[in-house]
Amino acid sequence: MQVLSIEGLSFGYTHERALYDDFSLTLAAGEIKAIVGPSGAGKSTLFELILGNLRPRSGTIEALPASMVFQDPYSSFHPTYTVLNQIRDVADTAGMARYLDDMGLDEALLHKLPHELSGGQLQRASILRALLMKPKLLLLDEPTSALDNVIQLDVMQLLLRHLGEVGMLLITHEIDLANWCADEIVEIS
Ligand SMILES: Nc1ncnc2c1ncn2[C@@H]1O[C@H](COP(=O)(O)OP(=O)(O)OP(=O)(O)O)[C@@H](O)[C@H]1O
Repeated sequence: MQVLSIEGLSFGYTHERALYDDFSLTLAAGEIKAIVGPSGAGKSTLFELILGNLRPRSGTIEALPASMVFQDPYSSFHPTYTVLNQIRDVADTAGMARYLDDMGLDEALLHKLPHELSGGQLQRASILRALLMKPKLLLLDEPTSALDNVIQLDVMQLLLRHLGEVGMLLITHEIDLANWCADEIVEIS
């Protein structure tokens, strides 16, 4: 099942500088593709285009429902509401129990405020939130770069266990990580 199809995409914030010129990409459920490229190349912009927050200058983007995991888990949660409340805001938590063990998360943790969790715990909660939204496409914007090395691997393995259900695009600066997990590496220059 194809979850994303981008054909002939052109886009730039200004007319002088095109970030994308006739760019195409497809992604199927069960696939993970890494998006790599220098700072400022347009990697995050691609996600904004896929989410429909920006409109292509030309070309088409067809995406099944997507959810996103950001680099810094503390900035992806509001500091003064419990983690669980913020998951409930956007997702049905009825099926949550079956994920918790796999994520190494105790439900009691979710009743806490974001800053009471470690970076790794909170990033796992943000993955939980993203998965409970039942996406077909998961957009990962450097999901492990704010975490220390040991936890990075944990979080990546956790994500990969859910690959069967969705297709994933992973923005990363770490070429080793891309080589390790991706079916294909897409270079944005
Ligand atoms: N809203 C905006 N308006 C104008 N220009 C923008 C806007 N957002 C980003 N840009 C510019 O577009 C270019 C691409 O930005 P983008 O954030 O997509 O790059 P990136 O590849 O994700 O970079 P990084 O690896 O540093 O996160 C940059 O030159 C940036 O300054």
